[in-house]
Amino acid sequence: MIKSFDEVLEKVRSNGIKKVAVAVAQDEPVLEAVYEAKKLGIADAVLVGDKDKILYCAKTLNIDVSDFEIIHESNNQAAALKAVELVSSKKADMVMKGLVDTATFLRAVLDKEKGLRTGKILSHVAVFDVPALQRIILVSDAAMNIAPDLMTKKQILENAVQVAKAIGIDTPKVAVVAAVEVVNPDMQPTLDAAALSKMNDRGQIKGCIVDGPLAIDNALSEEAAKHKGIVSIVAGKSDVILVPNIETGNVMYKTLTYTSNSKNGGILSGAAAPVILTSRADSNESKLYSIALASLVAANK
Ligand SMILES: CCCC(=O)SCCNC(=O)CCNC(=O)[C@H](O)C(C)(C)COP(=O)(O)OP(=O)(O)OC[C@H]1O[C@@H](n2cnc3c(N)ncnc32)[C@H](O)[C@@H]1OP(=O)(O)O
Repeated sequence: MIKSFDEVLEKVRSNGIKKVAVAVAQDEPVLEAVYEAKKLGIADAVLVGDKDKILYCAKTLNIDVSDFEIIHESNNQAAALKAVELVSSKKADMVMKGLVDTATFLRAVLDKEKGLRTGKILSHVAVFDVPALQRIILVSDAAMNIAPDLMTKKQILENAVQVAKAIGIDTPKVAVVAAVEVVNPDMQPTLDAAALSKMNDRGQIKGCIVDGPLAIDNALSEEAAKHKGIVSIVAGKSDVILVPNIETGNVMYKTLTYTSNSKNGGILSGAAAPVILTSRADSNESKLYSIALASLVAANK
């Protein structure tokens, strides 16, 4: 089982070089990440975006991008679609979000003709290496599905489990979180959590152990679970945190990013090819880890 992002970087070096199509590449952290990925022998890149701005960013960073193919497209929507199309037409292996808002990027990924649909739900999986927890946790969905219903949550859960398995967690423990750890009919997330847990008991969700509802304290801390008298294999040992909606996931993602000294990467799961999706404000390091994560998951499909 992989215990840190440094191990992810090490492992994917043997997977061979993948070509990343970057959507709206005029962004310093993105350029630094793809430059570093190339240096490490993980990935090459096609930079789609405003060529003058891309070259200006590269000059500011003092990095040489002359080895990368640049496709000039100054319109963000068109650049996102072009980058996605490079992947769906197999001219690149994975697509990465650059300096473009998430909804525009995701609409290109979902494009009926040129996109990366599979007929399944696509969802975002964030992987955090949190020093205080001394383990890797996955958080889903912080970025794509806004207010998933029960069956969408089931697919989001299964997508996250697939990523967990790719990083070597054979039977991931999934905590379906809510505001409380008891079923309250006035709180829909607690009802969905209980249903997902029972679906797992009855074999409708396989390959993982699901428990919920759990509040985030007892999902993450054994001590908190013990204190509240919760007896559960998942409590305090969760690998995957399934959040009830995008607000919860996004707040958790950004709180962990800015306060926990953690390392993180983010990708979409369920698409026809790897999709690298981080926040525009995330560091170049996080973008590099996301490229490595995408490569690892692709190799395990
Ligand atoms: C974590 C760090 C990064 C961030 O901080 S991200 C910030 C927050 N995220 C966002 O702002 C994006 C949130 N999501 C959205 O805006 C929207 O759901 C999204 C993905 C753009 C799609 O919205 P719309 O374009 O309005 O489309 P829609 O809901 O009417 O659906 C259009 C077609 O796409 C399909 N679709 C939508 N979401 C899907 C999914 N998750 N998996 C698979 N298919 C999906 C949907 O079924 C529909 O298909 P069809 O056209 O009926 O065949």
